[in-house]
Amino acid sequence: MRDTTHMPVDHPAIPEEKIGVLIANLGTPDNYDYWSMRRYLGEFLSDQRVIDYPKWKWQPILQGIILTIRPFRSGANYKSIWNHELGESPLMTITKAQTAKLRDSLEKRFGDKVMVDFAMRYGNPSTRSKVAEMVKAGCTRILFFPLYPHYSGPTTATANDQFFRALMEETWQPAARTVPAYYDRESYIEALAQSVERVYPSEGQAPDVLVCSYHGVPKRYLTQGDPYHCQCQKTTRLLRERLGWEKDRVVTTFQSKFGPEEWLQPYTVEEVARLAEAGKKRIAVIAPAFSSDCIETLEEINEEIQESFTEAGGEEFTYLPCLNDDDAHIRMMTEIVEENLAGWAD
Ligand SMILES: C=CC1=C(C)c2cc3[nH]c(cc4nc(cc5[nH]c(cc1n2)c(C)c5CCC(=O)O)C(CCC(=O)O)=C4C)c(C)c3C=C
Ligand SMILES: [Fe+2]
Ligand SMILES: [Fe+2]
Repeated sequence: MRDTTHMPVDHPAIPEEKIGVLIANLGTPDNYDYWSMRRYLGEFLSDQRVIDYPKWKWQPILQGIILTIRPFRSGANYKSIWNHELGESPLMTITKAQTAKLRDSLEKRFGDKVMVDFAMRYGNPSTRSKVAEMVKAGCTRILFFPLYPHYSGPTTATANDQFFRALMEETWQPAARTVPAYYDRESYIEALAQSVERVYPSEGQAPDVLVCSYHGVPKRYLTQGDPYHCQCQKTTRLLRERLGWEKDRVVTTFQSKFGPEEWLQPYTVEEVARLAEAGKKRIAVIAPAFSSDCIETLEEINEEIQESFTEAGGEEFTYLPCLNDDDAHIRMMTEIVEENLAGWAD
């Protein structure tokens, strides 16, 4: 409780002190029309944490060629997965559901002392607007939680950068913490394993191969020191060990290659074709780096990658949905928040 006895009449109103928990995800276009797509892709692909070419070299290519063509192609892909009922993309619908469930879960423990919301790195709602709202509502401490299990420059680091930029604008800056990557946390691996076991309750029913398909990054980022590649490999190993499946039954691949550079390999789209040609006719694909289903899982995996598998002779392709708002995922998020609020909220 604040001491307000000294306050002169024109003193600004000071709300009750709170702790903010701000979930951060990548962001998504407001709509799938050309200009909405161009705005979203323009902001995303201008970020030097995502594409690190010098601005003088990259911006003419981006503004002149890529943003003229790609918004049409990506817009059509978004249209095919759009949540027309709510007028938003699946990533948005799922992020809202995750936030609402996390809020309920944290309310049970902390009451209204904790304020829970989400922000996006690109597009809306912006990180800056949500930090400003939290500060205005009385948050003197903010826990910023990038919802990416694996650390990477193009995801975790740029989300944090944007959070720190938002803090630069506040007169009364809150104390701040950021949540680290959780790719090897037991409750995360458990949530993934349960999502596999819901479809394949025993190894006898399991597919020939479980493909763990992670979003790719340029291979150069790995050689420059980004730990993403190693963290992905470890998630696959821990998931396989938890499931108790044979070594060659669970593989790691990387998807969503962009541009002419080499990205992390093997590429999912090629690997599923190789598997089919090698006689692995029943496969399942899981995408552990995505905390919610989005264009890259619903469209790319379930359409493009599935097509590559069946065209190469594959027979049964099962896509296992992301953790989304599964109870086990919300439990994991609650556990991570509680741990990172130590000393703040107890
Ligand atoms: C061009 C470089 C890109 C890098 C590097 C990259 C890394 C990266 N991305 C995610 C998670 C997501 N990416 C999503 C969409 C998406 N990603 C790129 C490009 C790079 N990503 C583009 C151009 C797009 C837009 C879609 C398209 O035009 O094809 C999404 C989905 C957003 C949605 O609205 O559904 C997610 C999530 C990770 C985890 C990652 C590196 C670790
Ligand atoms: Fe991406
Ligand atoms: Fe590695």
